[in-house]
Amino acid sequence: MSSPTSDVRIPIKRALVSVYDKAGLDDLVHGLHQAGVELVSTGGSAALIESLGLPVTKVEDLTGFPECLDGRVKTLHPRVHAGILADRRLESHVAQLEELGVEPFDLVVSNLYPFTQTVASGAGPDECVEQIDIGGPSMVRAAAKNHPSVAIVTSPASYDDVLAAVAAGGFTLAQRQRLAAEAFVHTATYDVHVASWMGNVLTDTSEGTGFPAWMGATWDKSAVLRYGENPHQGAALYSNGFLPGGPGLAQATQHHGKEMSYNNYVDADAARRAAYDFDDPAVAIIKHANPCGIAICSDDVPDPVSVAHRRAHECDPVSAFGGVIATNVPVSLAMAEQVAEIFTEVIVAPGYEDGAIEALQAKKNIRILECPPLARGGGEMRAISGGLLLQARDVIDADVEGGGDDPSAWTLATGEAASEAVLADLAFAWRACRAVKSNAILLASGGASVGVGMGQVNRVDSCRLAVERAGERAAHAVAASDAFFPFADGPQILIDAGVKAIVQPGGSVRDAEVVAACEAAGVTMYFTGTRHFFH
Ligand SMILES: NC(=O)c1ncn([C@@H]2O[C@H](COP(=O)(O)O)[C@@H](O)[C@H]2O)c1NC=O
Repeated sequence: MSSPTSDVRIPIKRALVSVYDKAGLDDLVHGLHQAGVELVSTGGSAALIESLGLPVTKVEDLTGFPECLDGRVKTLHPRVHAGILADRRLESHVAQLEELGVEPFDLVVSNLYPFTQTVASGAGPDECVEQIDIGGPSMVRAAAKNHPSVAIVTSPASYDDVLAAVAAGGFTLAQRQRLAAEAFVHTATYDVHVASWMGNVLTDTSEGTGFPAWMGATWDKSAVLRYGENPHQGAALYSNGFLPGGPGLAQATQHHGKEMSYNNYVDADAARRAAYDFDDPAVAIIKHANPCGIAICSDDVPDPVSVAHRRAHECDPVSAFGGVIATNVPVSLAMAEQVAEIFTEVIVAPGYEDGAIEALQAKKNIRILECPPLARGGGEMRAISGGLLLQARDVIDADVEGGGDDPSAWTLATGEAASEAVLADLAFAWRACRAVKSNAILLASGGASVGVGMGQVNRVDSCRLAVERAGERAAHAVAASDAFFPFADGPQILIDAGVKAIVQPGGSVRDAEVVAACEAAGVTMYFTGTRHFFH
């Protein structure tokens, strides 16, 4: 068998057209007809071609067999598939086609039934199953396999290229290889969607665990980034083709600023995770995936998001320099003016009020991103060598075991029951410390963090860090710890700094010592019963 070189063109004389998405089809078939290409086509596609007054051979006239079973069988016929699959580099294949009276196709144009859209519309099982295309993928895969002889086109976006190729004497081998690769992505993506629906919706392969027996994903490259975590590491952004929860950060619209970097994405993701944890307007400022300020402000206050931003920034202005900011509500003009005063790498929000983008643009390099809200719940994945870990996201709503962030479900371990205002601060701190990595200690006052200890391999160092960052503010603050205190030394640091109330899961074998330290100091301590590690 002779291997054609990559620039050898195969003229396009005969095309098979069978498309569900008929966008751009009229221009394509007009162009093909004008170039003398013979058109063979299936039911609806053939009807459209005929309606344009162009000659077309119906597939059923080619096969001598009617399209039947409501379209389940149209192109599944040797006259079609032999015409697509004959490897015309082989004399034996060419001879067999002649013997069988089959004419080969040079071009197949096909795209598939809208299975994903049908599922998304909430259609019932039978309707979804009916949209599982069988003949289309068979043709597409056949043509893609036989790319040395046939060109396969699955996207209307390629129709201009088809007409250009026809005029140039056909596609080159290199072009056909590229089209074949796209075609296999088209059918593979389709099958991932079908298999996922079959295993998760039509039947539960998780056997009640919530973790299916198989998971498929499709990732489309959306950008090659300047570099990865460090300049010597290459990196790219891939967009998830599934998006069951709607578009996310990878699909954000960038209104302004330098190209997003790998670290910008990591931090912006952490910032969104923190900001969307609250019902009130919230602002999170992140550095190296950890918060250097989180604050909320009630809707009763004018321009709450600018208040929340000011207070989040005040937590640790030194660290907030070069930070990444996320909000869970649109950025107001006043907030934008505040941010424009501070060196900020990225701001990401669900929207921007009038004038806010313009005010932010005062800083040439700030990356301004707009992105739909982040849903709570769902799952999160982490790659490990040889596999990945999948877990349910850490939610804290009042109905989770242990009462989540509802203080009325907490246990008062010692001290006086906290006032409503102190309880509100404890609930805020408890929720906010979940955005802090590794031995989280978060001091809060008035709905804002005032000192955060993170990234330590023991809890006592996190207490020191949080207290040091809070300074004098510790004396008016409450504290939250994401996991129990194994010894009384950590709480003692908080107590010595003047913290008046502490919330933590409890459950240490030395709880009694921890409680005794608080009791001796007259500090209130609540146990929640739930832990919120975040690594
Ligand atoms: N069953 C078959 O033989 C078959 N052959 C082609 N199709 C699909 O029918 C659609 C085009 O149909 P029409 O030209 O009738 O609008 C395409 O999406 C194509 O993928 C088929 N349909 C589904 O399996």
